[in-house]
Amino acid sequence: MTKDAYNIKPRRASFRRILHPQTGHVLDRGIVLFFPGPNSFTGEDIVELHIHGGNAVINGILEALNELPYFRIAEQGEFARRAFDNDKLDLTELEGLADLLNAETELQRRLALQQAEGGLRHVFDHWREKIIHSMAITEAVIDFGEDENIEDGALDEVIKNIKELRDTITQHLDDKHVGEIVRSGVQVAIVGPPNAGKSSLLNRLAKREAAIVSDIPGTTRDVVEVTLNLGGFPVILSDTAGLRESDDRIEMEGVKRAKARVELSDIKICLLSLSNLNLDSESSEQQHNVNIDPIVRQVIDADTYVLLNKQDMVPGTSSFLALADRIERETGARKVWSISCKTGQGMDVFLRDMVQILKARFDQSLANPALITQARHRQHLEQCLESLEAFLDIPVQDIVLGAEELRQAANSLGRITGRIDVENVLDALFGQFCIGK
Ligand SMILES: Nc1nc2c(ncn2[C@@H]2O[C@H](COP(=O)(O)OP(=O)(O)OP(=O)(O)O)[C@@H](O)[C@H]2O)c(=O)[nH]1
Ligand SMILES: [K+]
Ligand SMILES: [Mg+2]
Repeated sequence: MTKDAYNIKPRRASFRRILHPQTGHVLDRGIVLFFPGPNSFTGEDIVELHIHGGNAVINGILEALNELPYFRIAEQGEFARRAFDNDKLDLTELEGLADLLNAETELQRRLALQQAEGGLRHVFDHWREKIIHSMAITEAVIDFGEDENIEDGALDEVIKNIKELRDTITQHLDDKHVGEIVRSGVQVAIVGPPNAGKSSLLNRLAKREAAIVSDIPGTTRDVVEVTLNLGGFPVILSDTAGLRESDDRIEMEGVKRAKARVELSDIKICLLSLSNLNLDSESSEQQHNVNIDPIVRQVIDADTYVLLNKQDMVPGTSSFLALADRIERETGARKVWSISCKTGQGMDVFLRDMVQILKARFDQSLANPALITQARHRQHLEQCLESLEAFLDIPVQDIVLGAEELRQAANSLGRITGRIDVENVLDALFGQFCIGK
């Protein structure tokens, strides 16, 4: 019997008994959905059975389906693969779908969904069409010269359009890598002198004992990473070895790794211990510098946030405020907080400010619906831009070379979306000029 006999309407949920085709046994009662191609996920006819989740029901139904000719279990990712082959999804949408399955935070989900729904595809396809259009005109000029079939100044128009596109793509690439950072997590590194409480801070934020804490300076050697969700932002927080000169080869290797991690990170947090800073009134006079070891001072710059830890060990806050002010002035650090990893003092304010800092840095760019999320996109876009620049540098008499650059530019975009098809050029060409006369 065909599906019509069961009165299953396309895209409508039908509640049915599900029977074994040979034995006629009732296997389950569930929802049957039919999506006729091409308006389905893969573009092919698709039937979905929504059944109860027990092993016996699932196995029974799989066994029954197995009786059908041509039936087999799908391979991993096969539906997405078919959707791609049937042009239902492009490469960026597939990537978005994969990211959606892996999204850990609200922002990652938003970004992935945007991409899965064609945010990037629309933009890149649109740019590629523009290039192909320009290429078609250029090729027509090459083949036929600027005769009566081709508008006067057609090439000037091409140059104008390519210049515009070059500017648009340049702007698009100037995104501070926000999409890539949010997709893979914001790298935040904790650095500072030994025993400042760096590992204690990491553990407190991670809410588990991820790193070893002890009163022995030089405890941490390897970089210890945890992932956090800070106000929807995925953060990869790293604890590092305390910075100091030492004769211990292993400790110095740790210091080297700490410095390398700081270089890589998007946000630096330098943790200092209030119990080691000269808080008393004599030494806090202006002529003395705050006693921060030069090896630590080196890593503090205008992008560094300073945390003064062990606030529980110093009385009052007035001396702290003056100190924070001096550290900001002396080191150029961006902002200074005081906290206690032991009592949790000051932690709320610090975390609230951190979320604001992340927002200030990323929120605006995240509003862009076509944010680049992978190095692959960036690489091809940069190549595309190079080809457009090359086209614009080529003198008009070398138009044949120019056309080749446009072809390269279109291919670079095609590589992002996974559809390099130069035959399109011919279609565009025939569509626009009456060459066939
Ligand atoms: N009183 C007090 N002690 C703290 C605080 N934070 C950390 N400590 C103590 O300071 C000592 C060093 O802490 P760690 O977290 O191991 O310091 P670290 O910066 O990771 O040290 P290294 O890995 O050796 O560089 C430990 O004995 C902690 O218990 C704090 O806020 N107040
Ligand atoms: K320690
Ligand atoms: Mg440590």
